[in-house]
Amino acid sequence: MTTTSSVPALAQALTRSELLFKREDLETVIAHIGRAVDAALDGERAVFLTVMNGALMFGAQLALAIRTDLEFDYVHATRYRGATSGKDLHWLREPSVSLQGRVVLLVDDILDEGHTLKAVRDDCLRRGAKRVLVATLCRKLHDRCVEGIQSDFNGVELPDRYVFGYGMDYYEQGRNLPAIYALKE
Ligand SMILES: O=P(O)(O)OC[C@H]1O[C@H](OP(=O)(O)OP(=O)(O)O)[C@H](O)[C@@H]1O
Ligand code: HPA
Repeated sequence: MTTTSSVPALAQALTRSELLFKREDLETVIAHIGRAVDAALDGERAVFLTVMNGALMFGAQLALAIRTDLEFDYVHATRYRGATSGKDLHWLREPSVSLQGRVVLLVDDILDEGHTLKAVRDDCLRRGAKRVLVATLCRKLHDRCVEGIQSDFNGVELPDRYVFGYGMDYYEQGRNLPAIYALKE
């Protein structure tokens, strides 16, 4: 196995990790979110705004689970930049579709401390979105989440440990693991 730098190895991390949710469980949960989003949209064509990179896998599966037609766009905002703790938010790509008067479904892999989704949600509102709904695959259970942001639709709840897989990275590795793992320490 080759890695490009001296970052901690994924294989090593997996030996000290616990499998929390496997693919089948997550697919079931995502299907339920799809139904709930359809009910909330009530036929309105929303902008499905994926927060790259982490939401890539969840976003694709959620989109396929939603029956209402959607318009797609993405943003790339990163706070962790491959590390295991977050810093300032960096915008790498802003939305290109006009959000004026639109319902936006903001899609991300994880709500952790909430800085990323709060900033992206506020940006959507500044751009004129009339309503922003937030869908996350998972959220972490702790009391460090910033005020004023929550998921309208969430798949699973996680312990307060570093997690990876299903879009989430361990030093930019492991995003395409078909399950969610948590480091044991
Ligand atoms: O709630 P927060 O504490 O803000 O953390 C959640 C954000 O962190 C991750 O993104 P990251 O910055 O790692 O970029 P990535 O999506 O490219 O992995 C994740 O995809 C969320 O967007
Ligand atoms: O625990 C995490 N794992 C991966 N990405 C993240 N972004 C915020 N928290 C996490």
